[in-house]
Amino acid sequence: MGKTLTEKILERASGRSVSPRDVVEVAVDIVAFHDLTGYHVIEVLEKLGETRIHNLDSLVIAFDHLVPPPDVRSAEIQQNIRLFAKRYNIKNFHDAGFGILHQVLIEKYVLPGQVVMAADSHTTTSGALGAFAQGLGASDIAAIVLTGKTWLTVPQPFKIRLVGSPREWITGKEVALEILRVFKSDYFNGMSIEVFVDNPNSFPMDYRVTVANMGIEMNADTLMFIPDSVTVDYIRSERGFEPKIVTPDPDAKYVDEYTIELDKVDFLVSAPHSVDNVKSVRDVWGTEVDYVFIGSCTNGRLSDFEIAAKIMKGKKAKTRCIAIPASWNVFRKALNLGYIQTLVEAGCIVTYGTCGPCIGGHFGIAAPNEVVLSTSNRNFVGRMGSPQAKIYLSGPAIAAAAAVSGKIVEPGDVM
Ligand SMILES: CC(C)[C@H](C(=O)O)[C@@H](O)C(=O)O
Ligand code: SF4
Repeated sequence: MGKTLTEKILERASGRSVSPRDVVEVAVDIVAFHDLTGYHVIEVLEKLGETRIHNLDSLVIAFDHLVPPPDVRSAEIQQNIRLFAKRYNIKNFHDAGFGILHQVLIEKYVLPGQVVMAADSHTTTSGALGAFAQGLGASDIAAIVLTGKTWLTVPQPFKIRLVGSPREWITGKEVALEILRVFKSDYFNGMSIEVFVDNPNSFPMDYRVTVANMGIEMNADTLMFIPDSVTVDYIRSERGFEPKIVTPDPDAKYVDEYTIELDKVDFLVSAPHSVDNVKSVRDVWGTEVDYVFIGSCTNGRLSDFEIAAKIMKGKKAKTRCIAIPASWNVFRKALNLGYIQTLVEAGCIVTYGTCGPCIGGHFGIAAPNEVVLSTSNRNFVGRMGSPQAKIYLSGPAIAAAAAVSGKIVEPGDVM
């Protein structure tokens, strides 16, 4: 019988044949952590008294949650990890300002068919490249740093097919929200979602990264796009070489499948206070917004800033607006293409490479009773600051339209 992508990757990584629900030990190709969880990873390593790292080349560290450090404690956490990286001569260490870990992994490290484990739930992001990627707790990650291995339960594979092409301004975020609208946020527990794109060019890499990022909001163990020409082109253009790709067999068996017709996907938002409280923009049309955030590992890529700049060009923001490209690489490209200038002239505060407001850490905390429109992935009570704030989640077009109109509207309403 044919094999799914999940089975192919986990068979290679475990060196045995696997079936859904098997518990297997797998070799991990990339293990990673950031500043906030890295602190705990290092604490566990120190408690164990271990000094040997299994494979220095496979370990990636990037600072993002506490960038730039908002207080002495955060500065100290980063200082500790910096010393750790120096002590072990960790070459894949990215200090403040390089980018959000998941973006850095996509840009520089992950390859199709790999097993990627990082101390952050949005590690599923790397599934955009066809890698089996999962978030784990800090102690599990510490164990991988030492042994190069972990154990997991083989998830049940679920197939999603994307057919046709999305309408103008409809991106990966609307597709992720469409999946959450239909299945809610607990359906995919214990499953790996494998996404097949019928016409690769209809769904560019940036869109795939957003959908994979939100795999964890669907409660999936992992969400992988079947590698295709878009995957190969992306790695060639970012890293200058052509990767080998792994794909499922044509007769692979899935527990179920679901098809999304991209041209029918609507403008959607997650209304307060859960990601699967998905509504059509028409149903919340005119809701007044105080603060717009464009960024995060969900929607901090070049196409997000291209869309925001196209919509905001020549206009002034009517809300507070904070815009944060997910990495230095994205920021630099957006700068060269004039998107940053457009956003700055519209009155946005722009910086790069930090989680900042996404997690209510710093750099733009929501006040009580404020209405926030964010392109990030979580809107539970208190996520971005005050527990009395109301957070809507959307794609970049709805966010930019809200920034220039002060309301939740469709992009066509402000063009
Ligand atoms: C702080 C970190 C552990 C957390 C995660 O795991 O996702 C954060 O990145 C988030 O988005 O809530
Ligand atoms: S940008 Fe937000 S969702 Fe992504 S890793 Fe940072 S805090 Fe988590």
